[in-house]
Amino acid sequence: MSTITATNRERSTGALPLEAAANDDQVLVDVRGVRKKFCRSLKRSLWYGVKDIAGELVPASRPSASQPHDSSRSELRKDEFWAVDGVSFQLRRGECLGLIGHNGAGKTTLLKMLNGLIKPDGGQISMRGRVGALIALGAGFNPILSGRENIYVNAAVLGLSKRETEDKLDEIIDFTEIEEFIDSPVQSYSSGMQVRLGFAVATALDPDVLILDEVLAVGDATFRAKCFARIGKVLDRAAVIFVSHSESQVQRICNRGLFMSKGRPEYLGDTASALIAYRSSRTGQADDQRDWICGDDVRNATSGADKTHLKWGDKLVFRVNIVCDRPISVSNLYIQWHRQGIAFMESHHNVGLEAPIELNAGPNELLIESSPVHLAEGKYDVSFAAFASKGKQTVAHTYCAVEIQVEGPLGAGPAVQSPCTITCK
Ligand SMILES: Nc1ncnc2c1ncn2[C@@H]1O[C@H](COP(=O)(O)OP(=O)(O)OP(=O)(O)O)[C@@H](O)[C@H]1O
Repeated sequence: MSTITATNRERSTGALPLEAAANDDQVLVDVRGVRKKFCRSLKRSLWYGVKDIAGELVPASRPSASQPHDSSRSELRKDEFWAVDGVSFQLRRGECLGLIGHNGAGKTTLLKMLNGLIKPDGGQISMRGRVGALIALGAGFNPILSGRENIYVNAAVLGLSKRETEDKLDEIIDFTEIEEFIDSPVQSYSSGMQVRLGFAVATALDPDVLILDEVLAVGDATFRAKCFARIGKVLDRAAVIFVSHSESQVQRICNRGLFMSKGRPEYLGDTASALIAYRSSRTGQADDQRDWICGDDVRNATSGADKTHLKWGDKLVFRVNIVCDRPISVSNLYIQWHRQGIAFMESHHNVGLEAPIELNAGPNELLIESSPVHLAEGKYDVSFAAFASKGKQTVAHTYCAVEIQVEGPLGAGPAVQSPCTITCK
């Protein structure tokens, strides 16, 4: 386990109590009272930097108690502010933490500390095992080296031998789908290509901890769907920390949420509640639409092979968990089928024709069954949405949540569109 320790004493968050001591093997990330300060003035920041380094190198130049100015002090000097202030959490194997917050909340700074790119000014970080990270576009790549060379360099940094890297090389290049450019310098790659390479490398090298910062915002819908499937696989053996401004993405893959505001951890708990806290803070008051989607279990409910593989004429059955903060009547349900990012078939449950679905305050489980699916053979991504107030209010929405393999009698080819109804049990 690697440990990044700040120079000052550990500090509890105050807002959120520390979890139980991390002596269990499954804890891969243990973060305790981590803080990081920055300076708004570049000139001053350089001056503070020189003073701090001098203070560390030459004990005699360390300020005395009457001149308290070492960088790890909890007091802020002129123009300094806490970019991250007292964050604590633990992550176990199989857990995915969604890090949410407004611009400048300190999410990226926290990830950079977790990845060892910058040193905390307070608190302690312990990471167990291999850390795969995709924090900024192009970060970790040498722009003048080719994609292939960068794969070798990254793998070596993560401790893989040349042989191990060669074993994974084809899989990584296949995943990127940019084989024809793999020997071109990375500086000539588009942002989408850089994300493809970065994501493929970070996830293919068997990380124990995977750190992803806002990366899935770049890249097309088909690639995003592929990334989600890959994250699902990584989660079987790793802990994932995922930063995104997309609530549906966070909802889709995270089972825990940390809402940060101005560097402070405002809420740590289940994803749904963290998103509610985030939403409420955005409007400055409780969101009157916050009985929208709160949690979904589509990924888990369809992980069985019988459900992710459909034969021609099979029904799609899946389970959605929606947590509401008050009772609500769902008026419309949609299942949308996508192929290569294009939505082409929708299934409806329309309350105009059928009874509304009454959801209670708290967790609700819907078992949704489509009519028989008549689609050509191929892979499809399925999205789900539930609306109230005749479609005016979104209760639940999850984009490309499940990948379904349809074994059709027609072979690969254009999909056969057929109207489809949903029944809810
Ligand atoms: N190297 C730096 N020097 C000074 N200030 C910095 C530095 N890096 C980040 N900051 C500041 O720290 C604060 C937190 O930045 P950070 O990038 O962590 O926020 P974020 O939550 O990731 O934001 P976003 O959602 O916009 O990506 C911001 O006010 C930012 O301006």
